[in-house]
Amino acid sequence: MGVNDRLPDFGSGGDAGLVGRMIDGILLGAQPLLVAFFLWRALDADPAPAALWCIIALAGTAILRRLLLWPASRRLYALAYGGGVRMRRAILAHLVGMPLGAFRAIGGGKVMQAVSEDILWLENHASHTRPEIVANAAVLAVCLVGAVVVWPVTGLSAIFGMAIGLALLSFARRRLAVGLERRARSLAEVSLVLQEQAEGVAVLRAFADGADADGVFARAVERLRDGAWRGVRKITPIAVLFRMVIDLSAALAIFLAVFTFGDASHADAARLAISALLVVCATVPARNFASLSAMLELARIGRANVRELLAVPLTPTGRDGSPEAFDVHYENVSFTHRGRTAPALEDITFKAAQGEMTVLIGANGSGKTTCMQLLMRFWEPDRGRILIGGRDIRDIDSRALSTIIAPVFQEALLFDDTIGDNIRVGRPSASDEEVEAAARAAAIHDVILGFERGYQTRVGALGARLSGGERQRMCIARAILKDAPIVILDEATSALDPENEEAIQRAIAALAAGRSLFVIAHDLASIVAADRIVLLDGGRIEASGSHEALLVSSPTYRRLWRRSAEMRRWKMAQS
Ligand SMILES: Nc1ncnc2c1ncn2[C@@H]1O[C@H](COP(=O)(O)OP(=O)(O)OP(=O)(O)O)[C@@H](O)[C@H]1O
Repeated sequence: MGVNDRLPDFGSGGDAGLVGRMIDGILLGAQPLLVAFFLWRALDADPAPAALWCIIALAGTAILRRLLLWPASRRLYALAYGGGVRMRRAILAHLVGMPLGAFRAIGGGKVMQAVSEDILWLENHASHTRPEIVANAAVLAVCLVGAVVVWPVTGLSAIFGMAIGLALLSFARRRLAVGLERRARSLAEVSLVLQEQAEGVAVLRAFADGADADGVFARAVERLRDGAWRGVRKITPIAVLFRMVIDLSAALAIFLAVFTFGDASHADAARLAISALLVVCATVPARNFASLSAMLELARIGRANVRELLAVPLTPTGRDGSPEAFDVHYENVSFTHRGRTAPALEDITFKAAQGEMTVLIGANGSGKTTCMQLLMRFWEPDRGRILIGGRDIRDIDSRALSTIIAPVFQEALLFDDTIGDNIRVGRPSASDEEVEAAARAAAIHDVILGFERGYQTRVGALGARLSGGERQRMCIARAILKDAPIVILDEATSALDPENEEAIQRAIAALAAGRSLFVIAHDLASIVAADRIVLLDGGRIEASGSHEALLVSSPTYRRLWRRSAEMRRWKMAQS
């Protein structure tokens, strides 16, 4: 499927709404023609009936226009907003299927820019810019054709002059595009910095008094201003020149007509005046093309950005369904992160039997998270393979793979939605009773009932209304609800109070029951019961085995164990 097939459309060019706007333009252009016609009649006959008919005709076209405009606009806005929804959904679906590495390379700012600003310009294009172009072109055409018919010299010279102006505008589009593209890039940068700063507002307040006078955000905003200003400086002279050419072409057309008038009759003088009126009327829609071409360019940039996002290849998915067994086997897996020289993992080989608990330990940066990310196919190994139930994970359909693995990350990701719906992310079809059972098992039910609106309470952006420990238990409840045979748990590093810790341990025990559990452990005390401990050092397996076996065989493990025991004693003394 090509990129164009994936790019949702905003309705075809020949849509009824556009036809409506075209007829509206023709009627608008016909109004000066009607005035001209009745003026003409008034010269030869009794002016009173001509004036009356003129008013009736003008009122008639005005009413007809209103009657047409209403359904046409409704149709166009429905198309625009419908297209916007489809496009935003397509982007989200694509992001979900994209390798995490590719997503990070694009950057969150660009994604936010695409779903907000870029799609807004595309919606605006469908509801406003394109219909306005059609309507203005219709007015322009009617006025100029009328001018040619009434007095060819005026009409033809106006067409010639305005064509030069429009050619100039299309020639200047490249300059316009450069300025607007720079502005779009700066805007993406500003939204990324704003997001980072909004999330880290507490840090900002503590360290920079929240002002960020010379900080990253201020610099990004200044770059946006400079980019926009540079664009304006490039565009303004062209826009001014274009409007001047349009106005001058009308003036020149009238001048030429008068110049070639010779000794024609009074009737001819009236025709000339009417053609001059029509040419002046034509300058109004012609001038509008300056701002419309800027909007056209913004929509083009928006479309190109969305297309670029949708062109990122998805993680190739296998054809096999879910495996029947859930033992996990790493076979000589090596992997280096993009942009790094040292491998994050080197020749990793170990087996995690079904239903057992495997714990990964090691110093910061030793490769624990990367090891688990490879299991979820966030990245692809450079060498080696990972098997689940004897099947290479690359051969398993990506949806099937995601249903058999439930991750609980350290940064508990909650959406600004109700508590119930945040848990239901684990299994969208779950009933209220099932959500509540999962919350009970994760030792979070009582906390939820402590809120006035219980499960209907909104958690706030990123779960701001919950504590760190509560957020993590929410995520454990989500994983329990998912009921996947393989669970990955990235243990929290932050110091939890004993009560919270006890609740989390209960939640983890509920989560582990009957499942293959992988734990990225930071505190060794909780892992004594593990079936297998894998000790990583600089991306390599230094030792693996049970707690007792490692105490005997691995000096590094003994050292880590002693340090962890000291930390524990210190924490207990503190509390
Ligand atoms: N997205 C990334 N891009 C580049 N390098 C990365 C990326 N993620 C991790 N790394 C690097 O890969 C190595 C292993 O990192 P990883 O996060 O897997 O270690 P970890 O053992 O989980 O660390 P921690 O205990 O601090 O969470 C580190 O050197 C890290 O800097």
